[in-house]
Amino acid sequence: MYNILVVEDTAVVRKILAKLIGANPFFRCVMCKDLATAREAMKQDVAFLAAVVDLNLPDAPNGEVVNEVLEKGIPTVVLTGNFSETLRGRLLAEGVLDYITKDCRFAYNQVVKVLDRLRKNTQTKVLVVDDSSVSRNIICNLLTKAKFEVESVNDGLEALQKLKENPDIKLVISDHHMPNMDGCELVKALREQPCYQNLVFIGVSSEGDGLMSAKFIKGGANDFLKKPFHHEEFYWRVFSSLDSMEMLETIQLAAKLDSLTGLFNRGYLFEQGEELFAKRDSLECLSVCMFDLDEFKQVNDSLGHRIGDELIVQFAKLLQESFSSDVVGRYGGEEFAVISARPERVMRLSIQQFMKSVRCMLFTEKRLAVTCSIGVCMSPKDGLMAAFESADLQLYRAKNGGRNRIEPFDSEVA
Ligand SMILES: Nc1nc2c(ncn2[C@@H]2O[C@H](COP(=O)(O)OP(=O)(O)OP(=O)(O)O)[C@@H](O)[C@H]2O)c(=O)[nH]1
Repeated sequence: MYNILVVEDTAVVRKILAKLIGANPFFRCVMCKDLATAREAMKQDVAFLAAVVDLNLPDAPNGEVVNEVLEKGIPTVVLTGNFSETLRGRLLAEGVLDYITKDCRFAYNQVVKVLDRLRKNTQTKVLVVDDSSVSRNIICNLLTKAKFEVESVNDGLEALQKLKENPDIKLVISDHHMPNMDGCELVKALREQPCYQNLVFIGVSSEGDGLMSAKFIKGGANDFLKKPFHHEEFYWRVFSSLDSMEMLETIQLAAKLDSLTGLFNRGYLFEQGEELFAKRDSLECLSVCMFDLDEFKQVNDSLGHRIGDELIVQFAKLLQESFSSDVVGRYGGEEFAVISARPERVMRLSIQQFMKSVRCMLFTEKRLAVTCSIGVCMSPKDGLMAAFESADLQLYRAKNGGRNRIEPFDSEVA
């Protein structure tokens, strides 16, 4: 939970902010109506992610609150009815993160957007690449103030090493002119590797005649900044590049998942399966299992598709929990698949345990007792597709054998 300090004397504005900021499950608002209450709040043992402050308070009519909040190292967003270009410039230069005027309802959404960006920044690692310690420190300080986790190195070669050691770095901000490997060479080297396709890369250089920015962007950079830059421009270029990448990642993830159950969809299941099969020489074992709910059509026909959907979702959840270390996906309809690299004996026990859980559980709000049939292919000799065909054949045998069976295990026992 992140605490947000709100200093605002108008009750209705406080109410709007409490509602909008409070709608974010990660935020808790600490509301203050004047500077005196804000001072009290800052004296408490509470860490604030950020502050949203009004400039005109009953006991501080000239924006005195800003310096007091900034002095405590709290990122500050000014929300004011007073639009003055000079004041805006002065406050931004003093280190205010954003200056938003209450001139329309979107202003409040903008406040929430900035706060959420700061929250995400706390979990975002950034690498600054620059051989000039002055320039490196300026960029690192700006990033630290915006709550990023910051690493820094001197040149492109060091950057490659640092990225290898820290695969969780999401953003690189790199100068161009550096010894060993320059910024443009660095971005090109990174984009040649599939694992760095989603890394956000922003080039910076004092050479900003257009050719340099083109060189960076053509090499694969997401954006370019000419030095010296205003810190507001810096922040918003960084924030908007990260926002775009997060949006792309959300779309990429959605393309891999089944929208009803959240399990891998069929396409991604095969992709993950092929990756496991490609490593089969180094794996102790491989198995493919198919799971199919029995007489599922009857559930739809008698209780409706909503209950049918609920059953599929709950069955998928149980499957995911039971095979949490394996690749689990929805094969289609009421059919699911698990691809595992666990030892045969362990996997066999897991499948049998899962079957017991299904038999014990009552599904959906209708408390339905259901069964499923399972087809297993252990240690396949050929590729993934052949393994799926073999598991499917076993599933067919389980259905023909009366359903509620695991094949070939149940035939082996008999
Ligand atoms: N509610 C719901 N139904 C689905 C979904 N996908 C497929 N179905 C239905 O699932 C039913 C599958 O029926 P069948 O293939 O006859 O299988 P079954 O009734 O389970 O019979 P057996 O597999 O032989 O035990 C069909 O009626 C499909 O319309 C879904 O996402 N939601």
